[in-house]
Amino acid sequence: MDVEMKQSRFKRICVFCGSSPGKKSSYKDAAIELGKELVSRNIDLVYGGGSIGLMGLISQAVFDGGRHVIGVIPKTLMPREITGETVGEVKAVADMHQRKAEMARHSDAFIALPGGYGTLEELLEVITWAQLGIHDKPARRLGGNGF
Ligand SMILES: C/C(=C\CNc1ncnc2c1ncn2[C@@H]1O[C@H](COP(=O)(O)O)[C@@H](O)[C@H]1O)CO
Repeated sequence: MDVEMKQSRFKRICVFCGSSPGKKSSYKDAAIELGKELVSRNIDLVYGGGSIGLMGLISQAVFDGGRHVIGVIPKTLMPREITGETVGEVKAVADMHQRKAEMARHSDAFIALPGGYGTLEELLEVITWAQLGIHDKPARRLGGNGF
Protein backbone atom coordinates (compact mmCIF):
# COMPACT_ATOMS: atom_id res chain seq x y z
CA MET A 1 0.00 0.00 0.00
CA ASP A 2 1.20 3.51 -0.80
CA VAL A 3 3.34 5.07 1.94
CA GLU A 4 1.59 8.40 1.42
CA MET A 5 -1.76 6.82 2.27
CA LYS A 6 -0.42 5.37 5.54
CA GLN A 7 0.22 8.89 6.74
CA SER A 8 -3.50 9.56 6.20
CA ARG A 9 -3.00 13.03 4.79
CA PHE A 10 -5.80 12.34 2.33
CA LYS A 11 -9.42 12.99 3.28
CA ARG A 12 -10.97 11.77 0.02
CA ILE A 13 -9.48 9.47 -2.57
CA CYS A 14 -10.85 8.97 -6.06
CA VAL A 15 -10.77 5.33 -7.17
CA PHE A 16 -11.03 4.45 -10.86
CA CYS A 17 -11.90 0.81 -11.52
CA GLY A 18 -13.71 -1.58 -13.80
CA SER A 19 -17.41 -1.48 -14.54
CA SER A 20 -17.12 -5.26 -14.75
CA PRO A 21 -15.62 -7.70 -12.21
CA GLY A 22 -12.77 -8.86 -14.46
CA LYS A 23 -11.55 -12.39 -15.12
CA LYS A 24 -9.98 -13.19 -11.76
CA SER A 25 -11.58 -13.21 -8.33
CA SER A 26 -8.48 -11.41 -7.06
CA TYR A 27 -9.73 -8.22 -8.75
CA LYS A 28 -12.93 -8.34 -6.74
CA ASP A 29 -10.90 -9.08 -3.60
CA ALA A 30 -8.67 -6.07 -4.33
CA ALA A 31 -11.66 -3.74 -4.68
CA ILE A 32 -13.14 -4.86 -1.36
CA GLU A 33 -9.73 -4.79 0.34
CA LEU A 34 -9.00 -1.26 -0.84
CA GLY A 35 -12.45 -0.16 0.30
CA LYS A 36 -11.76 -1.55 3.78
CA GLU A 37 -8.32 0.05 3.78
CA LEU A 38 -9.84 3.45 3.06
CA VAL A 39 -12.30 2.93 5.90
CA SER A 40 -9.52 1.95 8.31
CA ARG A 41 -7.72 5.20 7.46
CA ASN A 42 -10.85 7.37 7.72
CA ILE A 43 -10.72 8.23 4.03
CA ASP A 44 -13.87 8.92 2.02
CA LEU A 45 -14.42 7.58 -1.50
CA VAL A 46 -15.00 9.44 -4.75
CA TYR A 47 -15.78 7.16 -7.69
CA GLY A 48 -17.70 6.85 -10.94
CA GLY A 49 -21.06 6.24 -9.31
CA GLY A 50 -21.84 2.84 -10.78
CA SER A 51 -23.24 -0.10 -8.84
CA ILE A 52 -21.80 -2.71 -11.20
CA GLY A 53 -18.44 -4.49 -11.34
CA LEU A 54 -15.55 -3.39 -9.16
CA MET A 55 -17.13 0.06 -8.81
CA GLY A 56 -20.08 -1.50 -7.03
CA LEU A 57 -17.88 -3.60 -4.75
CA ILE A 58 -15.61 -0.81 -3.54
CA SER A 59 -18.44 1.67 -3.03
CA GLN A 60 -20.39 -0.88 -0.99
CA ALA A 61 -17.32 -1.71 1.14
CA VAL A 62 -16.63 1.96 1.93
CA PHE A 63 -20.30 2.69 2.58
CA ASP A 64 -20.67 -0.38 4.83
CA GLY A 65 -17.62 0.81 6.77
CA GLY A 66 -19.36 4.07 7.55
CA ARG A 67 -17.35 6.43 5.33
CA HIS A 68 -18.82 8.93 2.91
CA VAL A 69 -19.16 7.84 -0.71
CA ILE A 70 -19.55 10.29 -3.59
CA GLY A 71 -20.43 8.83 -6.97
CA VAL A 72 -20.19 11.08 -10.02
CA ILE A 73 -22.05 9.83 -13.07
CA PRO A 74 -23.44 11.31 -16.27
CA LYS A 75 -27.24 11.04 -16.47
CA THR A 76 -26.99 9.17 -19.76
CA LEU A 77 -24.82 6.46 -18.20
CA MET A 78 -27.12 5.77 -15.26
CA PRO A 79 -29.20 3.06 -16.98
CA ARG A 80 -26.01 1.31 -18.04
CA GLU A 81 -23.90 1.56 -14.87
CA ILE A 82 -26.51 1.59 -12.13
CA THR A 83 -28.55 -1.51 -11.46
CA GLY A 84 -30.69 -1.44 -8.35
CA GLU A 85 -29.53 1.09 -5.79
CA THR A 86 -26.30 3.01 -5.48
CA VAL A 87 -24.83 3.80 -2.10
CA GLY A 88 -23.94 7.19 -0.69
CA GLU A 89 -24.24 10.51 -2.48
CA VAL A 90 -24.86 10.47 -6.22
CA LYS A 91 -23.88 13.53 -8.25
CA ALA A 92 -25.50 13.48 -11.67
CA VAL A 93 -23.48 15.38 -14.27
CA ALA A 94 -24.00 16.30 -17.91
CA ASP A 95 -21.16 14.41 -19.57
CA MET A 96 -17.89 12.50 -19.20
CA HIS A 97 -15.79 15.67 -19.13
CA GLN A 98 -17.77 17.06 -16.23
CA ARG A 99 -17.61 13.69 -14.48
CA LYS A 100 -13.82 13.60 -14.56
CA ALA A 101 -13.52 17.24 -13.54
CA GLU A 102 -15.91 16.74 -10.59
CA MET A 103 -14.18 13.55 -9.47
CA ALA A 104 -10.85 15.36 -9.50
CA ARG A 105 -12.23 18.45 -7.75
CA HIS A 106 -13.56 16.39 -4.82
CA SER A 107 -10.41 14.25 -4.37
CA ASP A 108 -6.98 14.61 -2.79
CA ALA A 109 -5.44 11.68 -4.67
CA PHE A 110 -6.26 9.06 -7.29
CA ILE A 111 -5.92 5.27 -7.34
CA ALA A 112 -6.64 3.08 -10.36
CA LEU A 113 -7.61 -0.50 -9.57
CA PRO A 114 -7.94 -3.13 -12.30
CA GLY A 115 -10.31 -2.09 -15.06
CA GLY A 116 -10.84 -1.75 -18.77
CA TYR A 117 -10.33 1.07 -21.25
CA GLY A 118 -12.52 3.46 -19.26
CA THR A 119 -10.34 3.03 -16.18
CA LEU A 120 -7.20 3.44 -18.26
CA GLU A 121 -8.54 6.61 -19.84
CA GLU A 122 -9.49 8.09 -16.47
CA LEU A 123 -6.06 7.36 -15.00
CA LEU A 124 -4.20 8.73 -18.02
CA GLU A 125 -6.28 11.89 -17.97
CA VAL A 126 -5.44 12.74 -14.35
CA ILE A 127 -1.77 11.88 -14.94
CA THR A 128 -1.61 14.18 -17.95
CA TRP A 129 -3.43 16.92 -16.00
CA ALA A 130 -0.67 16.65 -13.37
CA GLN A 131 1.93 16.80 -16.13
CA LEU A 132 0.34 20.03 -17.38
CA GLY A 133 0.22 21.49 -13.86
CA ILE A 134 -3.59 21.47 -13.70
CA HIS A 135 -3.34 19.73 -10.30
CA ASP A 136 -0.61 18.36 -8.05
CA LYS A 137 -2.48 15.38 -6.61
CA PRO A 138 -0.81 11.96 -6.64
CA ALA A 139 -2.12 9.25 -8.97
CA ARG A 140 -1.16 5.58 -8.61
CA ARG A 141 -2.09 2.32 -10.31
CA LEU A 142 -2.74 -0.68 -8.06
CA GLY A 143 -2.57 -4.09 -9.79
CA GLY A 144 -4.61 -5.12 -12.79
CA ASN A 145 -2.50 -6.99 -15.32
CA GLY A 146 -4.67 -9.15 -17.57
CA PHE A 147 -8.01 -7.66 -16.49
C1 LIG B 1 -16.11 10.15 -23.93
C2 LIG B 1 -14.91 10.78 -23.31
C3 LIG B 1 -13.74 10.12 -23.08
C4 LIG B 1 -13.46 8.71 -23.40
N1 LIG B 1 -13.93 7.68 -22.58
C5 LIG B 1 -14.01 7.63 -21.23
N2 LIG B 1 -13.57 8.61 -20.42
C6 LIG B 1 -13.75 8.50 -19.09
N3 LIG B 1 -14.33 7.48 -18.46
C7 LIG B 1 -14.76 6.51 -19.25
C8 LIG B 1 -14.60 6.51 -20.63
N4 LIG B 1 -15.10 5.39 -21.13
C9 LIG B 1 -15.58 4.71 -20.09
N5 LIG B 1 -15.38 5.38 -18.95
C10 LIG B 1 -15.80 5.02 -17.59
O1 LIG B 1 -14.78 4.34 -16.92
C11 LIG B 1 -15.38 3.50 -15.94
C12 LIG B 1 -14.72 2.15 -16.00
O2 LIG B 1 -14.86 1.62 -17.31
P1 LIG B 1 -14.11 0.24 -17.70
O3 LIG B 1 -14.03 0.29 -19.20
O4 LIG B 1 -14.96 -0.86 -17.19
O5 LIG B 1 -12.77 0.29 -17.06
C13 LIG B 1 -16.86 3.41 -16.27
O6 LIG B 1 -17.57 4.13 -15.28
C14 LIG B 1 -16.98 4.10 -17.60
O7 LIG B 1 -18.15 4.89 -17.70
C15 LIG B 1 -15.04 12.23 -23.00
O8 LIG B 1 -14.14 12.67 -22.04
